[in-house]
Amino acid sequence: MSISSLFMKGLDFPMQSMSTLSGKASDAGDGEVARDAGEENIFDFSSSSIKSHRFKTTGLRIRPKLASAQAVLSSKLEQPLGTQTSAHEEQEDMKPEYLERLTRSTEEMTADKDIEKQVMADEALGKEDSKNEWKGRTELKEKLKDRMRERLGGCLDNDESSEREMTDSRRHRQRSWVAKQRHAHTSRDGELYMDRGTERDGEDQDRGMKEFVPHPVLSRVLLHSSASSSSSFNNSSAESDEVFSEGEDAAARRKTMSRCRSWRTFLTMMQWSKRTQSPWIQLAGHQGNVKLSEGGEVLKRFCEVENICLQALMSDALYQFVPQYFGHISQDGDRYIRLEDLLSGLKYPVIMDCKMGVRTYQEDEIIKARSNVTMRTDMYHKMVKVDPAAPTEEEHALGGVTKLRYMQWRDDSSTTSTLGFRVEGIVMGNGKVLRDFYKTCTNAQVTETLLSFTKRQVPILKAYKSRLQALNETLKLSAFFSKHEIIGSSLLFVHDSNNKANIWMIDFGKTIPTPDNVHLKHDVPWVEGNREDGYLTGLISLISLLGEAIGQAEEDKEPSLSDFH
Ligand SMILES: O=P(O)(O)O[C@H]1[C@H](O)[C@@H](OP(=O)(O)O)[C@H](OP(=O)(O)O)[C@@H](OP(=O)(O)O)[C@H]1O
Ligand SMILES: Nc1ncnc2c1ncn2[C@@H]1O[C@H](COP(=O)(O)OP(=O)(O)O)[C@@H](O)[C@H]1O
Repeated sequence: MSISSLFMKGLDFPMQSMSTLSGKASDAGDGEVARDAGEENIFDFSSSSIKSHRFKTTGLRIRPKLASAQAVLSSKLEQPLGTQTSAHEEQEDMKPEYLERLTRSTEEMTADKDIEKQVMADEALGKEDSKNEWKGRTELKEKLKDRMRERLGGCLDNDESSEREMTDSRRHRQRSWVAKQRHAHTSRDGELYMDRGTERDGEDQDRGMKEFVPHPVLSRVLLHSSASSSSSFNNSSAESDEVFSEGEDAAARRKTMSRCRSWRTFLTMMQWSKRTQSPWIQLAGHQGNVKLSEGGEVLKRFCEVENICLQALMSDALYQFVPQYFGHISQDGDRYIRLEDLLSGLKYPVIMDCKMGVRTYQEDEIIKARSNVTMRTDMYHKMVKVDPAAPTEEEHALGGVTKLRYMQWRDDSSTTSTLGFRVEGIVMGNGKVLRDFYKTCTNAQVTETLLSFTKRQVPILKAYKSRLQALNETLKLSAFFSKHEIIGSSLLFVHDSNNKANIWMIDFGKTIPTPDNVHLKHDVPWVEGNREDGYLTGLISLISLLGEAIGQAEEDKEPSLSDFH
Protein backbone atom coordinates (compact mmCIF):
# COMPACT_ATOMS: atom_id res chain seq x y z
CA MET A 1 0.00 0.00 0.00
CA SER A 2 1.25 3.47 -0.62
CA ILE A 3 1.74 6.02 2.05
CA SER A 4 -1.36 7.64 0.93
CA SER A 5 -2.68 9.86 3.56
CA LEU A 6 -1.56 11.54 6.63
CA PHE A 7 -4.27 13.57 8.10
CA MET A 8 -4.10 16.16 10.72
CA LYS A 9 -6.39 16.94 13.47
CA GLY A 10 -8.61 19.92 13.05
CA LEU A 11 -8.34 21.12 16.59
CA ASP A 12 -4.71 21.83 16.32
CA PHE A 13 -4.26 23.06 12.82
CA PRO A 14 -5.33 26.02 10.90
CA MET A 15 -8.01 24.61 8.63
CA GLN A 16 -6.21 25.45 5.44
CA SER A 17 -3.10 23.63 6.42
CA MET A 18 -4.67 20.34 7.27
CA SER A 19 -3.25 17.78 5.02
CA THR A 20 -2.39 14.22 4.45
CA LEU A 21 1.09 12.96 4.19
CA SER A 22 1.53 11.12 0.98
CA GLY A 23 0.91 12.72 -2.22
CA LYS A 24 1.78 16.00 -3.71
CA ALA A 25 3.07 18.61 -1.40
CA SER A 26 0.59 21.09 -0.12
CA ASP A 27 1.03 24.75 -0.29
CA ALA A 28 1.17 25.37 3.37
CA GLY A 29 2.29 28.73 4.50
CA ASP A 30 5.13 29.68 6.72
CA GLY A 31 4.96 30.63 10.30
CA GLU A 32 5.52 27.24 11.72
CA VAL A 33 4.85 26.89 15.37
CA ALA A 34 8.21 26.00 16.70
CA ARG A 35 8.82 25.42 20.33
CA ASP A 36 11.92 24.28 22.02
CA ALA A 37 11.38 21.13 23.92
CA GLY A 38 12.24 21.30 27.57
CA GLU A 39 15.30 19.44 28.67
CA GLU A 40 13.56 17.04 30.99
CA ASN A 41 13.21 13.63 29.46
CA ILE A 42 9.61 12.70 29.82
CA PHE A 43 9.90 9.54 27.83
CA ASP A 44 10.67 6.07 28.97
CA PHE A 45 10.65 3.47 26.29
CA SER A 46 13.43 1.50 27.93
CA SER A 47 13.50 -2.21 27.49
CA SER A 48 12.74 -2.75 31.16
CA SER A 49 9.51 -0.87 30.77
CA ILE A 50 8.76 -2.87 27.67
CA LYS A 51 9.43 -6.11 29.44
CA SER A 52 7.02 -5.23 32.17
CA HIS A 53 4.60 -4.26 29.40
CA ARG A 54 3.97 -0.94 31.04
CA PHE A 55 4.96 2.54 30.16
CA LYS A 56 4.91 4.23 33.45
CA THR A 57 6.34 7.57 32.47
CA THR A 58 5.91 7.74 28.76
CA GLY A 59 5.03 11.08 27.42
CA LEU A 60 3.20 9.32 24.70
CA ARG A 61 -0.42 9.29 25.67
CA ILE A 62 -0.82 12.72 26.99
CA ARG A 63 -3.77 13.42 29.19
CA PRO A 64 -6.12 14.75 26.54
CA LYS A 65 -5.42 11.49 24.82
CA LEU A 66 -6.52 9.76 27.97
CA ALA A 67 -9.81 11.54 27.84
CA SER A 68 -10.30 10.78 24.22
CA ALA A 69 -9.02 7.25 24.29
CA GLN A 70 -10.99 6.51 27.42
CA ALA A 71 -14.11 7.79 25.80
CA VAL A 72 -13.49 5.70 22.73
CA LEU A 73 -12.75 2.65 24.80
CA SER A 74 -15.63 3.30 27.12
CA SER A 75 -18.04 3.64 24.29
CA LYS A 76 -16.92 0.20 23.18
CA LEU A 77 -17.21 -1.08 26.69
CA GLU A 78 -20.55 0.15 27.64
CA GLN A 79 -22.68 1.14 24.78
CA PRO A 80 -24.55 -1.34 22.72
CA LEU A 81 -22.68 -1.59 19.47
CA GLY A 82 -25.45 -0.41 17.24
CA THR A 83 -25.50 3.02 18.82
CA GLN A 84 -21.88 3.78 18.10
CA THR A 85 -22.58 4.34 14.47
CA SER A 86 -25.10 6.32 12.58
CA ALA A 87 -28.06 4.54 11.10
CA HIS A 88 -26.47 4.01 7.71
CA GLU A 89 -23.43 2.42 9.27
CA GLU A 90 -23.48 -1.24 9.90
CA GLN A 91 -21.40 -2.57 12.72
CA GLU A 92 -19.53 -5.67 11.73
CA ASP A 93 -17.89 -8.33 13.77
CA MET A 94 -15.10 -7.51 16.15
CA LYS A 95 -13.43 -10.84 16.26
CA PRO A 96 -10.45 -10.42 18.55
CA GLU A 97 -11.04 -12.19 21.78
CA TYR A 98 -9.75 -9.32 23.84
CA LEU A 99 -12.42 -7.03 22.42
CA GLU A 100 -15.08 -9.46 23.43
CA ARG A 101 -13.54 -9.56 26.86
CA LEU A 102 -13.63 -5.82 27.08
CA THR A 103 -17.28 -5.65 26.18
CA ARG A 104 -17.99 -8.24 28.79
CA SER A 105 -16.26 -6.31 31.51
CA THR A 106 -19.25 -4.22 32.55
CA GLU A 107 -21.40 -7.27 32.99
CA GLU A 108 -18.57 -8.74 34.94
CA MET A 109 -18.47 -5.77 37.22
CA THR A 110 -22.12 -6.24 38.08
CA ALA A 111 -21.56 -9.93 38.46
CA ASP A 112 -18.55 -9.19 40.66
CA LYS A 113 -20.76 -7.32 43.06
CA ASP A 114 -23.11 -10.29 43.30
CA ILE A 115 -20.25 -12.67 43.81
CA GLU A 116 -18.75 -10.38 46.40
CA LYS A 117 -21.98 -10.52 48.34
CA GLN A 118 -22.14 -14.26 47.88
CA VAL A 119 -18.56 -14.65 49.08
CA MET A 120 -19.33 -12.71 52.19
CA ALA A 121 -22.33 -14.90 52.86
CA ASP A 122 -20.38 -18.03 52.06
CA GLU A 123 -17.42 -16.97 54.12
CA ALA A 124 -19.66 -17.07 57.10
CA LEU A 125 -20.46 -20.66 56.13
CA GLY A 126 -16.79 -21.41 55.30
CA LYS A 127 -17.38 -22.15 51.60
CA GLU A 128 -14.18 -22.14 49.51
CA ASP A 129 -15.61 -22.43 45.98
CA SER A 130 -17.10 -19.01 45.69
CA LYS A 131 -13.97 -17.50 47.24
CA ASN A 132 -11.94 -19.00 44.41
CA GLU A 133 -14.39 -17.78 41.82
CA TRP A 134 -14.14 -14.29 43.24
CA LYS A 135 -10.33 -14.50 43.20
CA GLY A 136 -10.38 -15.61 39.57
CA ARG A 137 -12.60 -12.73 38.60
CA THR A 138 -10.48 -10.24 40.49
CA GLU A 139 -7.41 -11.48 38.63
CA LEU A 140 -9.22 -11.18 35.30
CA LYS A 141 -10.28 -7.67 36.21
CA GLU A 142 -6.70 -6.77 37.08
CA LYS A 143 -5.54 -8.12 33.74
CA LEU A 144 -8.12 -6.06 31.90
CA LYS A 145 -7.09 -2.99 33.83
CA ASP A 146 -3.45 -3.64 32.98
CA ARG A 147 -4.33 -3.87 29.33
CA MET A 148 -6.17 -0.61 29.45
CA ARG A 149 -3.26 1.03 31.22
CA GLU A 150 -0.93 -0.19 28.55
CA ARG A 151 -3.20 0.95 25.75
CA LEU A 152 -3.42 4.37 27.34
CA GLY A 153 0.33 4.63 27.50
CA GLY A 154 0.54 4.52 31.25
CA CYS A 155 -1.94 7.31 31.81
CA LEU A 156 -3.57 5.24 34.48
CA ASP A 157 -0.36 4.05 35.98
CA ASN A 158 0.22 4.50 39.65
CA ASP A 159 -2.93 6.41 39.95
CA GLU A 160 -5.30 4.65 42.23
CA SER A 161 -7.65 7.56 42.29
CA SER A 162 -8.01 7.59 38.55
CA GLU A 163 -8.62 3.86 38.66
CA ARG A 164 -11.38 4.36 41.16
CA GLU A 165 -12.59 7.30 39.20
CA MET A 166 -12.76 5.17 36.10
CA THR A 167 -14.71 2.42 37.78
CA ASP A 168 -17.15 4.87 39.32
CA SER A 169 -17.33 6.68 36.08
CA ARG A 170 -18.10 3.49 34.20
CA ARG A 171 -21.05 2.78 36.45
CA HIS A 172 -22.20 6.32 36.19
CA ARG A 173 -21.80 6.31 32.43
CA GLN A 174 -23.74 3.16 32.07
CA ARG A 175 -26.64 4.57 34.08
CA SER A 176 -26.43 7.86 32.29
CA TRP A 177 -26.21 6.20 28.91
CA VAL A 178 -29.28 4.08 29.53
CA ALA A 179 -31.18 7.20 30.62
CA LYS A 180 -30.08 9.09 27.54
CA GLN A 181 -31.00 6.28 25.23
CA ARG A 182 -34.59 6.66 26.25
CA HIS A 183 -34.50 10.15 24.86
CA ALA A 184 -32.18 9.88 21.93
CA HIS A 185 -33.60 9.46 18.50
CA THR A 186 -32.12 9.14 15.11
CA SER A 187 -32.87 11.62 12.39
CA ARG A 188 -33.43 10.67 8.79
CA ASP A 189 -29.83 11.35 7.88
CA GLY A 190 -28.73 8.93 10.53
CA GLU A 191 -27.46 11.56 12.95
CA LEU A 192 -28.33 11.16 16.61
CA TYR A 193 -30.15 13.97 18.35
CA MET A 194 -31.03 14.47 21.97
CA ASP A 195 -34.53 15.18 23.14
CA ARG A 196 -34.65 18.36 25.13
CA GLY A 197 -36.36 16.15 27.66
CA THR A 198 -33.12 14.39 28.25
CA GLU A 199 -31.75 17.44 29.94
CA ARG A 200 -34.51 17.26 32.49
CA ASP A 201 -33.38 13.77 33.36
CA GLY A 202 -30.13 14.96 34.77
CA GLU A 203 -30.75 18.65 34.93
CA ASP A 204 -27.77 19.53 37.04
CA GLN A 205 -25.46 17.36 35.12
CA ASP A 206 -26.45 18.62 31.73
CA ARG A 207 -27.12 22.24 32.44
CA GLY A 208 -23.76 23.39 31.23
CA MET A 209 -24.07 21.44 28.03
CA LYS A 210 -27.37 22.83 26.78
CA GLU A 211 -25.81 25.40 24.56
CA PHE A 212 -24.01 22.68 22.65
CA VAL A 213 -26.84 20.22 22.31
CA PRO A 214 -28.52 21.44 19.12
CA HIS A 215 -25.46 20.79 17.02
CA PRO A 216 -25.96 17.45 15.31
CA VAL A 217 -22.34 16.41 15.57
CA LEU A 218 -22.05 17.62 19.12
CA SER A 219 -25.19 15.93 20.25
CA ARG A 220 -23.79 12.74 18.92
CA VAL A 221 -20.54 13.44 20.69
CA LEU A 222 -22.44 14.28 23.84
CA LEU A 223 -24.20 11.01 23.68
CA HIS A 224 -20.87 9.28 23.49
CA SER A 225 -19.26 11.46 26.03
CA SER A 226 -21.77 10.75 28.69
CA ALA A 227 -19.08 8.18 28.76
CA SER A 228 -16.71 10.47 30.46
CA SER A 229 -18.47 12.33 33.05
CA SER A 230 -17.45 11.81 36.55
CA SER A 231 -13.97 12.99 37.12
CA SER A 232 -13.10 15.87 39.30
CA PHE A 233 -12.34 19.23 37.84
CA ASN A 234 -9.23 19.54 39.95
CA ASN A 235 -7.35 17.03 37.92
CA SER A 236 -8.15 18.72 34.75
CA SER A 237 -6.22 21.89 34.46
CA ALA A 238 -3.13 20.44 32.88
CA GLU A 239 -5.19 18.62 30.38
CA SER A 240 -7.57 21.37 29.56
CA ASP A 241 -4.77 23.82 29.01
CA GLU A 242 -3.61 21.69 26.18
CA VAL A 243 -6.74 21.92 24.14
CA PHE A 244 -7.74 25.51 24.55
CA SER A 245 -6.38 28.19 22.33
CA GLU A 246 -3.23 29.90 23.40
CA GLY A 247 -4.70 33.32 23.83
CA GLU A 248 -7.62 32.30 25.96
CA ASP A 249 -7.33 33.43 29.52
CA ALA A 250 -7.11 30.71 32.14
CA ALA A 251 -9.94 32.01 34.33
CA ALA A 252 -12.29 32.14 31.36
CA ARG A 253 -11.36 28.61 30.43
CA ARG A 254 -12.06 27.31 33.87
CA LYS A 255 -15.34 29.17 33.99
CA THR A 256 -16.39 27.65 30.69
CA MET A 257 -15.34 24.28 31.86
CA SER A 258 -17.01 24.49 35.20
CA ARG A 259 -20.27 25.17 33.38
CA CYS A 260 -19.87 21.78 31.91
CA ARG A 261 -21.09 18.65 33.47
CA SER A 262 -17.52 17.49 33.50
CA TRP A 263 -14.27 18.67 32.08
CA ARG A 264 -13.72 15.42 30.37
CA THR A 265 -17.02 15.54 28.57
CA PHE A 266 -16.21 19.03 27.49
CA LEU A 267 -12.75 18.10 26.38
CA THR A 268 -13.95 15.17 24.37
CA MET A 269 -16.68 17.23 22.86
CA MET A 270 -14.29 19.95 21.82
CA GLN A 271 -11.81 17.55 20.34
CA TRP A 272 -14.26 15.42 18.49
CA SER A 273 -16.52 18.13 17.25
CA LYS A 274 -13.72 20.22 15.88
CA ARG A 275 -12.03 17.27 14.30
CA THR A 276 -15.12 15.79 12.76
CA GLN A 277 -16.06 19.09 11.20
CA SER A 278 -12.61 19.77 9.82
CA PRO A 279 -11.65 18.88 6.31
CA TRP A 280 -8.57 16.87 5.68
CA ILE A 281 -6.89 16.45 2.39
CA GLN A 282 -5.50 13.28 1.02
CA LEU A 283 -2.79 14.42 -1.27
CA ALA A 284 -2.08 11.27 -3.29
CA GLY A 285 -1.49 7.57 -2.93
CA HIS A 286 -4.62 5.57 -2.48
CA GLN A 287 -7.19 8.32 -2.50
CA GLY A 288 -9.97 7.90 0.03
CA ASN A 289 -8.15 5.10 1.79
CA VAL A 290 -8.08 6.67 5.21
CA LYS A 291 -10.46 9.04 6.94
CA LEU A 292 -11.61 10.11 10.37
CA SER A 293 -14.93 8.88 11.65
CA GLU A 294 -17.29 11.13 13.53
CA GLY A 295 -16.45 9.22 16.66
CA GLY A 296 -12.76 10.05 16.31
CA GLU A 297 -11.60 6.73 14.97
CA VAL A 298 -9.50 6.30 11.87
CA LEU A 299 -11.34 4.40 9.17
CA LYS A 300 -9.12 2.70 6.67
CA ARG A 301 -10.48 1.10 3.53
CA PHE A 302 -10.96 -2.56 4.24
CA CYS A 303 -8.25 -4.94 3.17
CA GLU A 304 -8.58 -8.57 4.22
CA VAL A 305 -4.82 -9.07 4.52
CA GLU A 306 -4.47 -6.06 6.81
CA ASN A 307 -7.55 -6.96 8.80
CA ILE A 308 -6.17 -10.40 9.57
CA CYS A 309 -2.83 -8.91 10.61
CA LEU A 310 -4.43 -6.36 12.92
CA GLN A 311 -6.52 -9.03 14.57
CA ALA A 312 -3.43 -11.11 15.18
CA LEU A 313 -1.45 -8.12 16.41
CA MET A 314 -3.97 -7.32 19.10
CA SER A 315 -2.91 -10.40 21.00
CA ASP A 316 0.77 -10.24 20.12
CA ALA A 317 3.65 -8.68 22.05
CA LEU A 318 3.65 -5.98 19.37
CA TYR A 319 0.17 -4.76 20.18
CA GLN A 320 1.62 -1.83 22.12
CA PHE A 321 3.24 -0.62 18.91
CA VAL A 322 0.15 -0.71 16.70
CA PRO A 323 -3.00 1.38 16.77
CA GLN A 324 -5.85 -0.19 18.63
CA TYR A 325 -8.05 -2.16 16.26
CA PHE A 326 -11.80 -1.92 16.79
CA GLY A 327 -13.03 -4.33 14.14
CA HIS A 328 -14.56 -3.20 10.88
CA ILE A 329 -17.58 -1.39 9.64
CA SER A 330 -19.66 -0.81 6.52
CA GLN A 331 -20.41 2.76 5.69
CA ASP A 332 -22.22 3.98 2.61
CA GLY A 333 -21.52 0.71 0.89
CA ASP A 334 -17.80 0.65 1.66
CA ARG A 335 -16.03 -1.39 4.26
CA TYR A 336 -13.49 0.10 6.61
CA ILE A 337 -11.14 -1.10 9.28
CA ARG A 338 -11.64 0.86 12.50
CA LEU A 339 -8.47 2.04 14.15
CA GLU A 340 -7.40 4.23 17.00
CA ASP A 341 -6.42 7.70 15.84
CA LEU A 342 -2.75 8.01 16.68
CA LEU A 343 -2.81 11.78 16.47
CA SER A 344 -5.57 12.23 18.96
CA GLY A 345 -4.62 14.54 21.79
CA LEU A 346 -1.49 15.80 20.12
CA LYS A 347 -0.98 19.49 19.77
CA TYR A 348 0.49 20.67 16.48
CA PRO A 349 1.64 17.16 15.67
CA VAL A 350 4.75 16.71 13.62
CA ILE A 351 4.65 13.45 11.69
CA MET A 352 7.01 11.35 9.67
CA ASP A 353 6.18 8.19 7.76
CA CYS A 354 9.08 5.81 7.20
CA LYS A 355 8.45 2.85 4.95
CA MET A 356 10.31 -0.12 6.33
CA GLY A 357 12.21 -2.93 4.65
CA VAL A 358 14.72 -3.47 1.89
CA ARG A 359 11.99 -3.91 -0.71
CA THR A 360 8.44 -2.60 -1.03
CA TYR A 361 6.96 -5.22 -3.34
CA GLN A 362 6.01 -8.79 -2.69
CA GLU A 363 7.75 -11.65 -4.44
CA ASP A 364 4.42 -12.34 -6.14
CA GLU A 365 4.81 -9.06 -7.96
CA ILE A 366 7.83 -10.52 -9.72
CA ILE A 367 5.95 -13.60 -10.78
CA LYS A 368 3.06 -11.47 -11.99
CA ALA A 369 5.42 -9.24 -13.97
CA ARG A 370 6.84 -12.28 -15.76
CA SER A 371 3.50 -13.51 -16.94
CA ASN A 372 1.68 -10.27 -17.45
CA VAL A 373 3.61 -7.30 -18.72
CA THR A 374 1.30 -4.39 -18.12
CA MET A 375 2.80 -1.01 -18.84
CA ARG A 376 1.87 1.70 -16.37
CA THR A 377 1.91 5.17 -17.85
CA ASP A 378 1.18 6.77 -14.46
CA MET A 379 4.28 5.16 -12.99
CA TYR A 380 6.33 6.16 -16.02
CA HIS A 381 5.30 9.77 -15.46
CA LYS A 382 6.10 9.63 -11.75
CA MET A 383 9.49 8.26 -12.66
CA VAL A 384 10.25 10.88 -15.29
CA LYS A 385 9.19 13.65 -12.95
CA VAL A 386 11.86 12.64 -10.47
CA ASP A 387 14.54 11.66 -12.94
CA PRO A 388 13.97 12.08 -16.69
CA ALA A 389 16.94 9.86 -17.35
CA ALA A 390 15.64 6.94 -15.30
CA PRO A 391 13.52 5.13 -17.93
CA THR A 392 15.27 3.08 -20.59
CA GLU A 393 14.96 4.06 -24.24
CA GLU A 394 12.39 1.36 -24.71
CA GLU A 395 10.36 2.60 -21.74
CA HIS A 396 10.55 6.11 -23.12
CA ALA A 397 9.32 4.84 -26.43
CA LEU A 398 6.47 2.95 -24.80
CA GLY A 399 5.71 5.76 -22.40
CA GLY A 400 5.24 3.19 -19.68
CA VAL A 401 7.00 1.00 -17.12
CA THR A 402 5.88 -2.13 -15.34
CA LYS A 403 4.84 -1.79 -11.74
CA LEU A 404 7.71 -4.02 -10.67
CA ARG A 405 10.21 -1.89 -12.55
CA TYR A 406 8.83 1.25 -10.94
CA MET A 407 8.85 -0.23 -7.45
CA GLN A 408 12.40 -1.51 -7.89
CA TRP A 409 13.52 1.84 -9.18
CA ARG A 410 11.92 3.56 -6.17
CA ASP A 411 13.65 1.16 -3.80
CA ASP A 412 17.03 1.46 -5.48
CA SER A 413 16.98 5.20 -5.90
CA SER A 414 16.01 5.79 -2.28
CA THR A 415 17.49 4.38 0.92
CA THR A 416 15.18 1.35 0.87
CA SER A 417 17.62 -1.07 -0.74
CA THR A 418 20.64 0.21 1.17
CA LEU A 419 19.38 1.19 4.64
CA GLY A 420 16.20 -0.87 4.83
CA PHE A 421 13.84 2.10 5.15
CA ARG A 422 13.00 5.35 3.45
CA VAL A 423 11.38 8.56 4.55
CA GLU A 424 8.11 8.80 2.66
CA GLY A 425 6.87 12.09 3.94
CA ILE A 426 6.82 14.57 6.77
CA VAL A 427 4.17 16.94 8.04
CA MET A 428 5.55 19.79 10.12
CA GLY A 429 3.75 21.42 13.04
CA ASN A 430 2.24 24.10 10.85
CA GLY A 431 0.78 21.53 8.49
CA LYS A 432 3.45 21.96 5.88
CA VAL A 433 3.89 18.73 3.96
CA LEU A 434 7.27 17.57 2.73
CA ARG A 435 7.33 14.68 0.32
CA ASP A 436 10.30 15.29 -1.79
CA PHE A 437 12.67 12.72 -0.36
CA TYR A 438 13.52 11.12 -3.67
CA LYS A 439 17.02 12.48 -3.44
CA THR A 440 17.56 11.59 0.19
CA CYS A 441 19.98 8.75 -0.38
CA THR A 442 22.96 9.02 1.93
CA ASN A 443 23.28 8.52 5.66
CA ALA A 444 24.18 12.17 6.06
CA GLN A 445 21.05 13.26 4.19
CA VAL A 446 18.82 11.06 6.34
CA THR A 447 20.47 12.36 9.51
CA GLU A 448 19.85 15.90 8.36
CA THR A 449 16.22 15.00 7.68
CA LEU A 450 15.86 13.61 11.20
CA LEU A 451 17.38 16.78 12.60
CA SER A 452 15.06 19.10 10.75
CA PHE A 453 12.03 16.91 11.43
CA THR A 454 12.71 17.19 15.16
CA LYS A 455 14.06 20.72 15.00
CA ARG A 456 17.18 19.35 16.63
CA GLN A 457 15.35 18.76 19.91
CA VAL A 458 17.48 16.28 21.79
CA PRO A 459 14.72 14.98 24.13
CA ILE A 460 12.53 14.17 21.15
CA LEU A 461 15.35 12.48 19.26
CA LYS A 462 16.17 10.48 22.37
CA ALA A 463 12.55 9.50 22.88
CA TYR A 464 12.38 8.21 19.33
CA LYS A 465 15.58 6.28 19.70
CA SER A 466 14.43 4.74 22.94
CA ARG A 467 11.08 3.76 21.44
CA LEU A 468 12.81 2.08 18.50
CA GLN A 469 15.12 0.21 20.84
CA ALA A 470 12.07 -1.00 22.72
CA LEU A 471 10.50 -2.05 19.44
CA ASN A 472 13.65 -3.95 18.58
CA GLU A 473 13.43 -5.83 21.88
CA THR A 474 9.75 -6.55 21.44
CA LEU A 475 10.20 -7.84 17.90
CA LYS A 476 12.38 -10.57 19.37
CA LEU A 477 9.44 -11.71 21.50
CA SER A 478 6.81 -11.37 18.82
CA ALA A 479 5.25 -14.49 17.37
CA PHE A 480 3.70 -12.33 14.67
CA PHE A 481 7.08 -10.99 13.57
CA SER A 482 8.63 -14.42 13.45
CA LYS A 483 5.92 -15.68 11.12
CA HIS A 484 5.33 -12.73 8.80
CA GLU A 485 6.98 -11.13 5.84
CA ILE A 486 6.42 -7.43 6.39
CA ILE A 487 6.33 -5.50 3.15
CA GLY A 488 5.39 -1.86 2.64
CA SER A 489 4.65 -1.29 6.31
CA SER A 490 5.53 2.05 7.88
CA LEU A 491 6.71 3.42 11.16
CA LEU A 492 4.73 6.52 11.96
CA PHE A 493 6.75 8.99 14.05
CA VAL A 494 4.66 11.54 15.88
CA HIS A 495 5.65 14.28 18.28
CA ASP A 496 4.04 17.51 19.25
CA SER A 497 4.61 20.94 20.67
CA ASN A 498 4.08 19.57 24.17
CA ASN A 499 7.09 17.35 23.94
CA LYS A 500 5.17 14.15 23.44
CA ALA A 501 6.62 11.62 21.07
CA ASN A 502 5.88 8.14 19.87
CA ILE A 503 6.35 5.71 17.02
CA TRP A 504 3.75 3.28 15.70
CA MET A 505 3.71 0.43 13.24
CA ILE A 506 1.06 0.95 10.58
CA ASP A 507 -0.02 -0.38 7.20
CA PHE A 508 -0.12 -4.16 7.02
CA GLY A 509 -1.78 -4.44 3.62
CA LYS A 510 1.16 -6.33 2.15
CA THR A 511 2.17 -8.27 5.24
CA ILE A 512 1.72 -11.97 4.74
CA PRO A 513 2.38 -15.11 6.77
CA THR A 514 5.44 -17.09 5.79
CA PRO A 515 5.18 -20.74 4.80
CA ASP A 516 5.97 -23.16 7.64
CA ASN A 517 9.39 -24.02 6.25
CA VAL A 518 10.51 -20.38 5.99
CA HIS A 519 12.05 -18.70 9.03
CA LEU A 520 12.84 -15.11 8.33
CA LYS A 521 15.75 -13.32 9.96
CA HIS A 522 14.59 -9.88 8.84
CA ASP A 523 18.16 -8.56 8.77
CA VAL A 524 19.86 -10.44 5.94
CA PRO A 525 19.93 -9.48 2.27
CA TRP A 526 16.96 -10.39 0.15
CA VAL A 527 17.34 -12.65 -2.85
CA GLU A 528 14.34 -13.81 -4.76
CA GLY A 529 12.84 -16.81 -3.03
CA ASN A 530 14.20 -16.23 0.47
CA ARG A 531 11.32 -13.87 1.30
CA GLU A 532 13.49 -11.73 3.56
CA ASP A 533 12.01 -8.29 4.12
CA GLY A 534 14.89 -6.44 5.82
CA TYR A 535 12.63 -4.99 8.50
CA LEU A 536 15.31 -5.26 11.17
CA THR A 537 17.91 -3.89 8.81
CA GLY A 538 15.81 -0.75 8.54
CA LEU A 539 15.18 -0.57 12.25
CA ILE A 540 18.84 -0.87 13.12
CA SER A 541 19.72 1.80 10.53
CA LEU A 542 17.12 4.13 11.98
CA ILE A 543 18.38 3.62 15.53
CA SER A 544 21.91 4.27 14.43
CA LEU A 545 21.02 7.39 12.44
CA LEU A 546 18.98 8.74 15.35
CA GLY A 547 22.09 8.22 17.49
CA GLU A 548 24.07 10.21 14.93
CA ALA A 549 21.44 12.96 14.94
CA ILE A 550 21.47 13.10 18.75
CA GLY A 551 25.25 13.47 18.70
CA GLN A 552 25.04 16.33 16.22
CA ALA A 553 22.21 18.07 18.04
CA GLU A 554 24.10 17.84 21.34
CA GLU A 555 27.23 19.14 19.71
CA ASP A 556 25.33 22.13 18.40
CA LYS A 557 24.20 22.87 21.94
CA GLU A 558 27.65 22.84 23.50
CA PRO A 559 28.69 26.35 24.39
CA SER A 560 31.20 27.77 21.99
CA LEU A 561 33.75 30.46 22.74
CA SER A 562 31.54 33.06 21.15
CA ASP A 563 28.89 32.38 23.82
CA PHE A 564 31.22 33.85 26.43
CA HIS A 565 31.75 37.12 24.63
O1 LIG B 1 4.62 5.74 -3.38
P1 LIG B 1 4.62 5.86 -4.86
O2 LIG B 1 5.97 6.10 -5.42
O3 LIG B 1 3.59 6.77 -5.40
O4 LIG B 1 4.24 4.38 -5.44
C1 LIG B 1 3.15 3.66 -4.96
C2 LIG B 1 3.61 2.77 -3.81
O5 LIG B 1 4.69 1.99 -4.23
C3 LIG B 1 2.49 1.87 -3.33
O6 LIG B 1 3.00 0.98 -2.37
P2 LIG B 1 2.62 1.14 -0.80
O7 LIG B 1 1.16 0.92 -0.69
O8 LIG B 1 3.46 0.11 -0.15
O9 LIG B 1 3.01 2.56 -0.45
C4 LIG B 1 1.87 1.07 -4.45
O10 LIG B 1 0.69 0.48 -3.90
P3 LIG B 1 0.37 -1.06 -3.79
O11 LIG B 1 1.59 -1.84 -4.12
O12 LIG B 1 -0.04 -1.22 -2.35
O13 LIG B 1 -0.75 -1.27 -4.72
C5 LIG B 1 1.44 1.95 -5.57
O14 LIG B 1 1.01 1.08 -6.59
P4 LIG B 1 -0.43 1.19 -7.25
O15 LIG B 1 -1.43 1.19 -6.13
O16 LIG B 1 -0.54 -0.02 -8.14
O17 LIG B 1 -0.38 2.48 -8.01
C6 LIG B 1 2.57 2.82 -6.07
O18 LIG B 1 2.06 3.66 -7.10
N1 LIG C 1 -4.31 4.93 13.05
C1 LIG C 1 -3.88 6.05 12.46
N2 LIG C 1 -3.85 7.20 13.13
C2 LIG C 1 -3.41 8.33 12.54
N3 LIG C 1 -3.00 8.39 11.26
C3 LIG C 1 -3.01 7.27 10.54
C4 LIG C 1 -3.44 6.04 11.08
N4 LIG C 1 -3.35 5.09 10.13
C5 LIG C 1 -2.88 5.70 9.03
N5 LIG C 1 -2.68 7.01 9.26
C6 LIG C 1 -2.21 8.00 8.31
O1 LIG C 1 -2.61 7.61 7.02
C7 LIG C 1 -1.47 7.45 6.19
C8 LIG C 1 -1.68 6.27 5.27
O2 LIG C 1 -1.91 5.14 6.06
P1 LIG C 1 -1.52 3.73 5.51
O3 LIG C 1 -1.99 2.72 6.49
O4 LIG C 1 -0.08 3.73 5.18
O5 LIG C 1 -2.42 3.70 4.20
P2 LIG C 1 -2.10 3.16 2.75
O6 LIG C 1 -2.25 1.70 2.86
O7 LIG C 1 -3.10 3.80 1.88
O8 LIG C 1 -0.70 3.57 2.42
C9 LIG C 1 -0.27 7.29 7.11
O9 LIG C 1 0.90 7.85 6.53
C10 LIG C 1 -0.69 8.06 8.31
O10 LIG C 1 -0.33 9.39 8.18
